[in-house]
Amino acid sequence: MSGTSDFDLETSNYVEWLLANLTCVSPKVQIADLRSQDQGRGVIALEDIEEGEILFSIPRNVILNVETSQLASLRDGEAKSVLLGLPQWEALILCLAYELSLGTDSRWSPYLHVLPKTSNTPMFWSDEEIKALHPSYMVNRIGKAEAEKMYNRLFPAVAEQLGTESLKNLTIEQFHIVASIILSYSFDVEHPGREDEEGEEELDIEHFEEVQELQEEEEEEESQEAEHENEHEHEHEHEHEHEHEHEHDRDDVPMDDNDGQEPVLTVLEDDNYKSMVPFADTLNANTRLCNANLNYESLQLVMKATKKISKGEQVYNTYGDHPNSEILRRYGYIEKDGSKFDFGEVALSDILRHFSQKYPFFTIDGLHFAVDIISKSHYLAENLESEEGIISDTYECYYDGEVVPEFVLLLLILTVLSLSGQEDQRWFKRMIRQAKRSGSKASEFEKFINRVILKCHQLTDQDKVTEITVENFKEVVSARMHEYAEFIRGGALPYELNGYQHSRAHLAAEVLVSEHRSLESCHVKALSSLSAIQDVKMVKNVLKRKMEEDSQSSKRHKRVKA
Ligand SMILES: C[S@@+](CC[C@H](N)C(=O)[O-])C[C@H]1O[C@@H](n2cnc3c(N)ncnc32)[C@H](O)[C@@H]1O
Repeated sequence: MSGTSDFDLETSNYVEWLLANLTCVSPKVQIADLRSQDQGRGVIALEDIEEGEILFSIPRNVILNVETSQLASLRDGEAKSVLLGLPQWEALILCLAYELSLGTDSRWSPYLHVLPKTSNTPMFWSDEEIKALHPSYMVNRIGKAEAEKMYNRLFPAVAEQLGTESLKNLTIEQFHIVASIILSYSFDVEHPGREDEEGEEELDIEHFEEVQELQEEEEEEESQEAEHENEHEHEHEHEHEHEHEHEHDRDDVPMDDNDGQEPVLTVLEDDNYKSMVPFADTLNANTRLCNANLNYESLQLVMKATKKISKGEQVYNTYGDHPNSEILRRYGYIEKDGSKFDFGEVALSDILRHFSQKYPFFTIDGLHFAVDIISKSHYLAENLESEEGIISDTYECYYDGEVVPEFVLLLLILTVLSLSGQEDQRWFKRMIRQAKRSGSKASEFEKFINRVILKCHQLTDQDKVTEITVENFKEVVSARMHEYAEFIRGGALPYELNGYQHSRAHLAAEVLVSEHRSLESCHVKALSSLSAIQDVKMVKNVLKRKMEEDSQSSKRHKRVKA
């Protein structure tokens, strides 16, 4: 039998199975062979479809997850408690691997047959092929080592606890395929009727007092300033919420390099079931052409058109607000004209390198010290929307010219610290030396940094930064852009090379072009949505205390001399 007829036969068996198991399938949609466009199967409209029309409905008992998998019923149902105690990923990997091992005995057999048997995601690339992704930071998120750790955790020990012989011999290669299917096909389906049990977050008294002290100190100072400096702006009166429309949610990233920092929820603790949803997962996706989405009802999941779909058009879902790098990492393809959500990244190490080179008195050691203090800032923990603070490994710069607010605030803080240090380098270096010696005791450096954090946060809260922060931003982003190869910077990919267009090198190059042009767009816009005040004003403000103390001690010094 030829490959083509296998493909067609699998499709028709799958369609038959769908018609027998789904509650409704609109006669206006059909599964199509889109391999000529490198899209596998997809769904197309046979007739015009109106916005809001139902395309198909999937009863909850047809989706595959811990609730419905035959694996859960092993050992008289004991296996289910083992599965419920596992993280979502691990539980669904085991359920899907088990159903696949059952072959035609699985109730999902015709569906399982149309799932991919190979993957083009970087998880399956050779080291040489991965090199083509340099200098993208996505290479740190491929997660091969984490997947291998997961495999060793599950097999054979957990498989034995579940009471299944067939899973005990699952090879690492088979495991990678099952995991990649889940990465690119699964949905997080909320439990119908699970209560939201989250209580109010308790306020940490010790931290609360520290933050209050800082704010009181600030208020006192501001009232004094109001008396003396009428022109001074009252920065913290503005309660403007800093919003960013590109909330990049990485919570559901599987096998991510979590380093055990965040607790991973078990299926029982989570509000969702990670699930395989037949037919919903036959829809391809496009960040710009999305015209359908899945609605979660108590008894069924309903796919509806979100806009008019004309006869012959493809029905596209959305897989999330992902840039090309993440689309490649999870799904093994790229959007040729760039994803709507493309971004390039600047690493914390890029930022620190820039500051240590431009302001040599602010040594890498000192910068790491500062970063550590910023990451532990109670003020930021209490006042930022994100609980994660502003220190992260990388910062996103989006194609529309926006950057994550954490990046802006960090640059502003480091700029103000550097310029303050420039005013009195001996004092600055002494503070760093003392901080190193003081261990866990609050040092002068720590106090000063906390003051700078507060002032800088008040400024960014009003959508303001300083002029030199903008300059530093442009320099950091420009240095990052220069890490990309010249042909990527030019944006012209060598399409004329035979076979290049479909090669992994081509996918990698498309990701790099997406990242580079996002960085470029941010570089050109250069934080233009923010207004920039003069640095001297900000530095004077943060150094006010120090200057007062300096002048008092010099008066004392003069008196002693006299
Ligand atoms: C949820 S499945 C969609 C159905 C899939 N095409 C199939 O044949 O089973 C996700 C996979 O479809 C492919 N895909 C989805 N959208 C695509 C697109 N816009 N371009 C190319 N491939 C796409 C990728 O291989 C991805 O991993």
